[in-house]
Amino acid sequence: MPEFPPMKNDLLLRAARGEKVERPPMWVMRQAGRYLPEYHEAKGSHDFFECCRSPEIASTLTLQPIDRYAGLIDGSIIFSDILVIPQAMGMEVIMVDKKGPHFPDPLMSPSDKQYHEIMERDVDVKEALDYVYKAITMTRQKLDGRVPLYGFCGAPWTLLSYMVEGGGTKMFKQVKTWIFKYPEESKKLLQKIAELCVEYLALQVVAGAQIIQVFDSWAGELSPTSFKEFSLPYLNYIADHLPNRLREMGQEVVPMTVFAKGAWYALDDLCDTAYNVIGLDWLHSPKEAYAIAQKKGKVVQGNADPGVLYGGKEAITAVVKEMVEGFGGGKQGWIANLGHGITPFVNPDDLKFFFEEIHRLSGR
Ligand SMILES: Cc1c2[nH]c(c1CCC(=O)O)Cc1[nH]c(c(CCC(=O)O)c1C)Cc1[nH]c(c(CCC(=O)O)c1C)Cc1[nH]c(c(C)c1CCC(=O)O)C2
Repeated sequence: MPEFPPMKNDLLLRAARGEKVERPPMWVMRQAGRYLPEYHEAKGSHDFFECCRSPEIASTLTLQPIDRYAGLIDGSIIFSDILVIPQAMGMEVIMVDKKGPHFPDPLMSPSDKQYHEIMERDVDVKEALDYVYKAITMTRQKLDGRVPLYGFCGAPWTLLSYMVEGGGTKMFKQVKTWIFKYPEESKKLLQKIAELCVEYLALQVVAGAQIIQVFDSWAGELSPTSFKEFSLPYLNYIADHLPNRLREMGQEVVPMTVFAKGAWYALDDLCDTAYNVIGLDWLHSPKEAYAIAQKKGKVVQGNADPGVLYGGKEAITAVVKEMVEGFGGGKQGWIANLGHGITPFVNPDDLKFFFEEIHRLSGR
């Protein structure tokens, strides 16, 4: 097992465990990305997945926001993608410039040969995703204890959606056909993905990830009833099995975060899971969500509308104020973040101002 430099800032890890902290830790989802000029420079003409597969490039990109916002930012997240799991399962995924991910050969129906091949294939996430573990270990070394490093994966529901839709969608025609017409076959595949997620996350921790996050970006496409049937059981499977898997591997159990975007109706249920941190999007009122999470002993993470970063200083100050007040002042139970990933064309200085306002208004 790799050895790492001692932590100089573990604020995020303490907050994630529910401890009282001197100020709220902060980071933002997709903080290594297209809004940063240095991202385009380092990425150059490399293809997106080529960057993910190169530990050198992936760690360089991961560190860019840490260097730029040094002294403000408290967490890093490994540069990778949720779609590396479908790739490990044998599916081809390409990133189309300005369009997003594309599967040339998506899963059509459970009666297809491809479904059976996928269900029967012994997927070795250790070997197939070795490049991610190498990137994590290299990044942990380069971070030199400045901030903790998140590992992550996509939630089974969100990954199933991509695998059958073949990319982004507004209609969700294929995946709705799957869950409503073929619920049993869908559940078998969701379960298979959940098992791969546990192993993948555990190996990320072995490689040096200090906290993990499960992204259920498309949770909000499900009704409350369908969420309970097609997403929650698999989110639970991950949170219930990862700690044991880590113990089996002789690892310390790390804090776990779930981010089910759009599933505001499920906050109570999510607070009843084994996740330590519940990610919130901007559909939640900070005050109301915080009250529910506090009652159940959970930490929350979020939740400013990323679009506020287009709105200038006054808008940023207002949203930060609402968060600091709503999330109990910021000394316990809150990790400051946006309610989803930062979007292209945001001015990096406006993100800096967002961070500075969190410092200022939470009493630092
Ligand atoms: C749904 C999803 C994906 N990937 C991810 C999710 C879950 C989070 C979310 O809901 O936003 C997760 C992800 N993707 C990326 C990260 C990197 C780490 C970080 O947060 O800084 C993380 C955590 C890099 C990326 N992943 C992607 C980029 C942009 C690639 C580029 O054009 O250079 C980055 C930096 C591409 C990607 N990857 C994906 C999409 C839909 C897209 C295209 C949309 C877009 O361009 O924003 C799938």
